[in-house]
Amino acid sequence: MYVVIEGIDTAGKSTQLEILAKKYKEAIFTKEPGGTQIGIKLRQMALEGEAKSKLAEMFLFLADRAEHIYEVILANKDKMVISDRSMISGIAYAKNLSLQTVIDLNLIATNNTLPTHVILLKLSKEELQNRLSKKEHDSIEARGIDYLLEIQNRMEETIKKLNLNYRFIDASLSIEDISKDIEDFLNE
Ligand SMILES: Nc1ncnc2c1ncn2[C@@H]1O[C@H](COP(=O)(O)OP(=O)(O)O)[C@@H](O)[C@H]1O
Ligand SMILES: Cc1cn([C@H]2C[C@H](O)[C@@H](COP(=O)(O)OP(=O)(O)O)O2)c(=O)[nH]c1=O
Repeated sequence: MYVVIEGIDTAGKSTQLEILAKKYKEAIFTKEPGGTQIGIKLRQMALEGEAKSKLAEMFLFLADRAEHIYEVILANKDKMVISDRSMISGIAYAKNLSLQTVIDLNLIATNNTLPTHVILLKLSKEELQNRLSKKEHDSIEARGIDYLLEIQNRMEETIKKLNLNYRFIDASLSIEDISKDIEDFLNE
């Protein structure tokens, strides 16, 4: 079982992952970017905005993803793996290229490995504004509210286009209601 928690920045992914870690003690918890040794370096390069080229930035995330799939996902095929972000973020955030082109690049990076369960936490504009106002931004988050909402739409489109097994959840529900909905989905 390869479960991914998706959503734009501040959607509540870390909050839900903490709860999942208590419920699924046998599961392997991982993340993109930064789920491997090389990934830690690639994450730093990508998030500190060192790349001047958007294409170079995307390839940093793709390199991270290729290593992560190989070292963590494929190496633990028979276990439950729960990941903070995935190729869905990779496709959605690389919005300078067409959706189909980025999907193709990501399928190369992941060796066509797709998540078995996708949870997308969806924020309204008001709630996103409210949460971002309380937080320090990295260089990607600093790109703004409309930018992030566009990414959220691309996430939704990507999930549908790839025909994945998904659950979309309103991220402004209570933490407990969201966690219950996630558990129901994983137990289906
Ligand atoms: N369901 C929720 N309702 C209200 N606030 C939430 C909820 N889930 C998370 N938060 C708060 O929103 C902020 C971002 O949550 P976080 O889990 O760090 O998001 P992400 O990992 O997706 O960036 C944190 O301050 C967190 O406490
Ligand atoms: C996985 C991935 C993330 N990102 C972005 C989304 C986030 O803004 C950032 C890192 O995500 P994240 O680790 O969720 O950040 P934090 O722990 O600080 O909340 O990288 C991409 O642009 N492309 C990608 O392929």
